[in-house]
Amino acid sequence: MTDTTLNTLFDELREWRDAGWIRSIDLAFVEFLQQAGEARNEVLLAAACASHEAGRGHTSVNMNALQTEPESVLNLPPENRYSPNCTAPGGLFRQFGVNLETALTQSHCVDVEGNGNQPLVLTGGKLYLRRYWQYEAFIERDLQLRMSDRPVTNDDLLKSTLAKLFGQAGNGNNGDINWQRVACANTVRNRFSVITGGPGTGKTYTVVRLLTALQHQTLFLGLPPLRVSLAAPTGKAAARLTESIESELDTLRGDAKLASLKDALDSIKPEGKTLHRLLGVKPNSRTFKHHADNPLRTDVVIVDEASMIDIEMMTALLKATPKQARLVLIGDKDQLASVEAGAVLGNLCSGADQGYYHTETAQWLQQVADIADFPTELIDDNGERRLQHVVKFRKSYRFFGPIADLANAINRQDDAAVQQELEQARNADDEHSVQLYEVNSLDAPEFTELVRGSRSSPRLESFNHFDDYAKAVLDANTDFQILTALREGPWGVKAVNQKVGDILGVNANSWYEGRPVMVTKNDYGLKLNNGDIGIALKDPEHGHLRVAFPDQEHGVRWVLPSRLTHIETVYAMTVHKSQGSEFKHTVMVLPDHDSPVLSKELLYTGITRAKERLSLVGMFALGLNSKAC
Ligand SMILES: Nc1ncnc2c1ncn2[C@@H]1O[C@H](COP(=O)(O)OP(=O)(O)OP(=O)(O)O)[C@@H](O)[C@H]1O
Repeated sequence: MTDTTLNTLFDELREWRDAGWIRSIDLAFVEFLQQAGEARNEVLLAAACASHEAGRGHTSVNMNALQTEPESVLNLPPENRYSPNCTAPGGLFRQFGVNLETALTQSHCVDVEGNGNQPLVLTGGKLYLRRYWQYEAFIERDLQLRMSDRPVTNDDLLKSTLAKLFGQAGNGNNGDINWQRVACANTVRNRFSVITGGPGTGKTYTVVRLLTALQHQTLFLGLPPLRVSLAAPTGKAAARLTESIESELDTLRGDAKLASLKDALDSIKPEGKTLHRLLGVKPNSRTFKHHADNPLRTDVVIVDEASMIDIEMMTALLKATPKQARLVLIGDKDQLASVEAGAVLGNLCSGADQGYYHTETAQWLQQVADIADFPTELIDDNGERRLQHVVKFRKSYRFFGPIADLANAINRQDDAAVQQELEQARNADDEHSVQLYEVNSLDAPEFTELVRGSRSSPRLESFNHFDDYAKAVLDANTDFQILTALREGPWGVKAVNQKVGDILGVNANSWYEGRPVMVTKNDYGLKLNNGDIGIALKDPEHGHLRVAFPDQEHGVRWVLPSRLTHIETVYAMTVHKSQGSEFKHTVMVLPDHDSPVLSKELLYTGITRAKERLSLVGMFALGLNSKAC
């Protein structure tokens, strides 16, 4: 390998950086390796790819796939960033013509045993940045420990509590298994568990019953109530969790049949926090107040919307959660993973559709959850231990009809069913909950009409207090939301916000009354979280603009625009940013070309944000079809 080719590689990587293919940090990492004495092009390029992948949410990169199909593995060139100055990665790897894995094992920058301190780790054919490998290894060890022993439970008491809470026996009237009851039993039995299910499958409904069953076990022994920590990755999701639990608790407390569980029900305090707040984030730092040496003082930690937890946050959560506590993750495994690295929930639930329960697990669940017949197709004595801790909900109580059918068809990658749903929507009247706007540009009058016709706002004169009006405006803002698959380009979030601003006759990037904004970075001083949405309003009494944000305690909190440094106008947001939220009418803008970004998880997540109505805008058929194939 000559210096000339090494220079050429760095020239090439600089071109990649300038064209936005890789980040400056990816290039800096490779320069660091070179300064540390690594001179082989193939090792340096593989390192650049591992760093680039970490930036795209992947903790490692598979060496075989990198050599055989680098463009699709790396998504290079990225969306709308073709550059005549850049050679695609396949071209570079072909030039080197060596086996990557062999080259990496010979590098002093690569650790193949996992017990050194090199910046890269190669294991199982995958190349990791050491930090991510350490997180993965820690999570694996920690969970194995949590799964290796169980809290003491009174199975007879649990069985009778579940019978009271769920009424019907484990197999419902139509023979369906009551998976909610099964999940409660399994979660009481274990120190670590996962409950996964799509929209409206009753995850929150189950949390309240689970807490009741747990508290009843404890109070029955004459012990003080368990200390419970409820959390979610975003402020919005935490607020939604609190509200749903409060309302479900009211129902249960008012149910005369549950009088014997009154003490357990009364001991539940629904107070959801963001994970950052629960762990005690230290401003401008990656560390938390609570960690292995100062764990949370809690007996049960329940985290909702767990699909948004990245590998670094999961590590922090496990470090802060006492080993004796119960840790329960709840979420929809089919949703997009976090934008940060690591699909924690997806990986934990991999295989959950097929169960893989051991006979012992199935027999215990059958007995305690009172199931007549545990489905034999879900039993496999060779199933992984982690799957004994996972329960998947298989029935929705709220999410039906064309929106759900389309989401499920995409999730199953069933092209024929996707086509059928699209065809039905194409031929349906205005009442159909899925509407198609097949336009080849957002300049199309149909898009203008959709935007103008769907935005409504409460009338100020209907309210006695300005705060009540502001609260109503904030609530109405969730009635209609545009989502985009992409950030850049004519179908990306920036262009759509600009376009909606034009349609409404405002400059979307300036301050004006009615401007909806999303916070893009946590601001601990202002107590605002990344993803919080506010609206600029002018109180006639003060006469100046202030931004109203929802507030759990006071309904509304006011912030001056000048204090908001990290915000974006949010007529449209990316599907990634929409996770954990639902909107009555969701508009999904899809590009006119297929893109690796249009994964089935992204389409499923976007579509399942729609509570009552879904409008698909763009030349979406192409994108939807190719994902469903
Ligand atoms: N077993 C059940 N019997 C009757 N109603 C139920 C049952 N399970 C859930 N529901 C109802 O279905 C609706 C959706 O339940 P819930 O909000 O708990 O679902 P979820 O999985 O948390 O939904 P999402 O993920 O969309 O927030 C609620 O109105 C709830 O009361």
